[in-house]
Amino acid sequence: MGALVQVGDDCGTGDSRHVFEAIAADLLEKGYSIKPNAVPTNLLDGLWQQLRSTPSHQFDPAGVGRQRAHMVNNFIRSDTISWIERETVVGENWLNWAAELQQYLNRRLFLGLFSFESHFSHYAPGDFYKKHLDAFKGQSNRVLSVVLYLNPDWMPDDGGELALYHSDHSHHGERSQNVLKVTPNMGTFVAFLSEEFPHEVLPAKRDRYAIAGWFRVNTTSAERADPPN
Ligand SMILES: O=C(O)CCC(=O)C(=O)O
Ligand SMILES: [Fe+2]
Repeated sequence: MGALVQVGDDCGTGDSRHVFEAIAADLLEKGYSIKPNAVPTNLLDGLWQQLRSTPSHQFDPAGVGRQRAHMVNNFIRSDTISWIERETVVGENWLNWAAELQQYLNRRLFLGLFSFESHFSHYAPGDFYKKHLDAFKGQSNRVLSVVLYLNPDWMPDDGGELALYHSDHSHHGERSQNVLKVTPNMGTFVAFLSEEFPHEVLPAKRDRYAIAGWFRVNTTSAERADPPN
């Protein structure tokens, strides 16, 4: 053996297709997707290295920073963030991977996703992000939220889960609210429709790292033009 040559998979091109399809199928069926190993290992390692080498003074209090977060409601959070740009090879690879996911979801689900933005986030022990929506209907062009966790060796009692609230329709037509708790394990990737799923970051006992990102649709009009990011 040994003759197998992998071509151009630095950022997951090629072998990410089955993962993209699984995410698309989940979104279609449930509106959210949770995948433990969605991102190629070399990309995940690169993101982890970059995160570790980013000094804490390059993390800004969330919602203050560069005003790109564009949160749409009162919310309470205590994390700090650092936006991911194409300036580094890793940033470039991550944004390319997101662009491929965007293209796949657009073809498969006709979502019309137009741009993507994302940042590293750091929740120090005890930090939280209270229950919120990333977008409200008609008020924002954020349509799909994603989170990628970067915490090796997370223990069950470390806390820091993402609580994702979703309503179920019972046989009798009543709606009930269920909560799904996602452990922020290294490499776990979550995607959900921004307007549909209230969610919350529970406090953790140790430092908790993640990437949070949003795909937007284009709402260009005569009065307002969205940059393609
Ligand atoms: O880190 C997480 O689990 C989610 C973060 C979040 O909800 C956000 O940044 O809007
Ligand atoms: Fe959020």
